[in-house]
Amino acid sequence: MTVRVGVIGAGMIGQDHIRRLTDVVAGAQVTAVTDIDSGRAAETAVRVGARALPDGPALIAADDVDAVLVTSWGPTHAEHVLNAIAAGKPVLCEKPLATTAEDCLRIVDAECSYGRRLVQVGFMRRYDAGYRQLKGVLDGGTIGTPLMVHCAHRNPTVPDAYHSAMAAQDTAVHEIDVLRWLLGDEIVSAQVITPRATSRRFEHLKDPQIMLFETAQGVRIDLEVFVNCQYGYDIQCETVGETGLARLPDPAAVGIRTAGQHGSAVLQDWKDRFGDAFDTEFREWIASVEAGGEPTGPSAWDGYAATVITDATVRSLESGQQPVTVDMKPRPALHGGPA
Ligand SMILES: NC(=O)c1ccc[n+]([C@@H]2O[C@H](COP(=O)([O-])OP(=O)(O)OC[C@H]3O[C@@H](n4cnc5c(N)ncnc54)[C@H](O)[C@@H]3O)[C@@H](O)[C@H]2O)c1
Ligand SMILES: O[C@H]1[C@H](O)[C@@H](O)[C@H](O)[C@@H](O)[C@H]1O
Repeated sequence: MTVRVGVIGAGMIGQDHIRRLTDVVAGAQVTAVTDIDSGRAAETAVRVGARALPDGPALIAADDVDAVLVTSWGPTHAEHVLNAIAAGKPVLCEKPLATTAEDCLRIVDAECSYGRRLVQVGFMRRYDAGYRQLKGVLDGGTIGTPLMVHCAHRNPTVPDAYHSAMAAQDTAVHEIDVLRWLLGDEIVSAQVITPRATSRRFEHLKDPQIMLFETAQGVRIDLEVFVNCQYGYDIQCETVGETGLARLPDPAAVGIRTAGQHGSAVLQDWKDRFGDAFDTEFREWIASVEAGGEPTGPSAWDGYAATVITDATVRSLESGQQPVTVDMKPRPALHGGPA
C-alpha cells in the first residue's frame, strides 16, 4: 500500500520533507499540498504531481489524503492537528506541537477522547544513529545509573529575527526532548544563566546561555546554547554514570593531515547533521501508518512536556535567572499514566 500524504506548509522544512517523501522514503506519495501562499502551494504541487488545495481543512478532509504532515508556522499547528484528530487521520507535526501549553493539552485531550494515538511530533533526534547508540549504552547499564549530563548545542550564526527566548523554544527544545527520552526521566526544574555575551551577535540577543535542568530522579543536566559560535554546527552530549561515561559520537568525517596539521571538517548546518535522522523518522512514521498502528515516535504528551519545560526555561531567563519549577498536569492513561 502507498501512504498518501497531504502537506500543510510548503516552506523551508516542508519542501525538504516533500522531497524526502517523494525521493527517499519508499511507500509514500505526496498527493496534496496547501500553503497560505497559494502560488507556492501550486508550484510545489505541479512539481511533485500532487493537488494544490485551498487550506488545511480542505486538505485534511480530502479522500486521497491518508495522513497529514504539518510544516506550517508554529502558532498554526494546534488548529491543523486538532482537525486531523477530528478526522481520525494520523498526523506528523513539526515541532512545536503548539506554542502554548494550553493548546498542547487540548490536543492531548482530543486524542484521549478519540481513544487512540494519532499524533507524532517532529523531534528527529530520537532517530539519529548516534543518539540511538547512546541510549543503547544507557539502557544496557554499561555506565551504571546516570548522574549528570553535559551538553552543548552550537549554531555558527543566527539571523536578526532570532530572539533570546528562541534559545529555549527553537534550539534547546531538541535537547529537552531527547534527554527526557534518553534518560527515561522527567525534567522537573529549569534555570538559565547568561555568561559574558559574545560580541558577534545582534545586540538584542542573550548569547550564549547556560541552561540547568534537574530531573525527577535527581540527574543534573547542563546545556550550553551558543548560537553564534562561528565555527560550525556542533552538538555534544556526555552522560556521566556511577561507573563510567558515555559520549554522543561526532558525525563521521575524514581525518586530514597536511602542512604539519591534522584535523577534520566541522559540519555547518543542522540539515546535514540530522538529514539521516529525518529520513529514518519519516521511514518509521510511514511504516506505522501503513501498518495501521499507533505512531511509535514522540507523542502529543512529549510535545506538551517540551512546551511546558521550554516555558519554564524562558521564565527563568526573563525573571532573574532563578530556578523555575516545571508544572505539568498528570499524565493520562493513553500516554502511560495511571489507568
Ligand atoms: N525539526 C527541526 O529541526 C525543525 C527545523 C526547522 C523548522 N522546524 C519547524 O517547522 C515549522 C516550519 O518551519 P520553516 O522553517 O519551514 O518555516 P517557513 O516559514 O519556511 O515555512 C512555513 C510555511 O508555512 C506556510 N503557512 C503558514 N501558516 C500556514 C497555514 N495556516 N496553512 C498553510 N500554510 C501555512 C507559510 O506560508 C510558509 O510557506 C516550524 O514550526 C519550525 O519550528 C523544525
Ligand atoms: O530551527 C533550528 C533547528 O531546530 C536546529 O536544529 C537548531 O540547531 C537551531 O538552533 C534552530 O534554530
